[in-house]
Amino acid sequence: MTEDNRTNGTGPERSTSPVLEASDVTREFGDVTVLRDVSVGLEPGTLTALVGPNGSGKTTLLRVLCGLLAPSSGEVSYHGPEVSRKIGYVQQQPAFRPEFSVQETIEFYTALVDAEPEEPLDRVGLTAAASRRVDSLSGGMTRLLGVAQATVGDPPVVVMDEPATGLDPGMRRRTFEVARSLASDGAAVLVSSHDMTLVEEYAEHVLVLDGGEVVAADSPGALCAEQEADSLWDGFEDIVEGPADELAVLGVNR
Ligand SMILES: Nc1ncnc2c1ncn2[C@@H]1O[C@H](COP(=O)(O)OP(=O)(O)OP(=O)(O)O)[C@@H](O)[C@H]1O
Repeated sequence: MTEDNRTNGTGPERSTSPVLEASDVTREFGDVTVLRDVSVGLEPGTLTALVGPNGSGKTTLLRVLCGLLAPSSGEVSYHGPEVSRKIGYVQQQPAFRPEFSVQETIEFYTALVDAEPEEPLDRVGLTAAASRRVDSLSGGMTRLLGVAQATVGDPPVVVMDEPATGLDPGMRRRTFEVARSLASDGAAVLVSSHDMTLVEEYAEHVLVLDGGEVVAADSPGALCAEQEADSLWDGFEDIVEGPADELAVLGVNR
């Protein structure tokens, strides 16, 4: 990809004040260390992408950042406004009450923070499916409902775990557009993804996780320049240890 058609190669000037910060976070499961001394900061108005091979610790890091998992050592601190919902989270496989309609589902979440249900559904293009039961949705639509619920109440931090996986190309792009527009509205947005093309196009900042460690963190353009790579995918292959097409199992072959 050339600099000309890269939407956010360098991004706007970055502020120096993260709204959510992990400092020296280590997380162990039994005797396996899945995250090792990870320090990251999420800044308001910035779309950050988290990339890394399968099993590199992305979901674990996202769950630690959201407070769903406690770090074994280190700490996560929130420095944003005191609002009723600080962090919206899209888990990798969102699950909702199957007998609820899409509308009832989103109303359940909007009632918790006194928000309107129309905007979150409209944002992800699910308005036309509002009367559908959750158990009649496709996997991709369920994921979009997950994205919609994560944006309810406009939390200052939105964390999405592979929101584009399993969606068709148009909808994959739409999830990144949603992430982009949330960041443009001022949120600190963190999206994990294996789609380097969309990451390169939409993210201002990229964190590369490999073997539970942050091995690179920069704008897509700077990462490509550092690696003398023509694309983020080429740069990524150079950055991560081992072949990118081989599964690294922490505690087994890593
Ligand atoms: N609860 C757990 N108990 C033991 N090991 C775990 C647990 N959760 C995750 N792991 C291990 O931690 C490592 C990282 O898993 P994680 O799901 O964070 O990776 P990931 O980068 O999100 O992978 P993917 O891209 O495949 O979704 C893996 O080796 C996984 O087996």
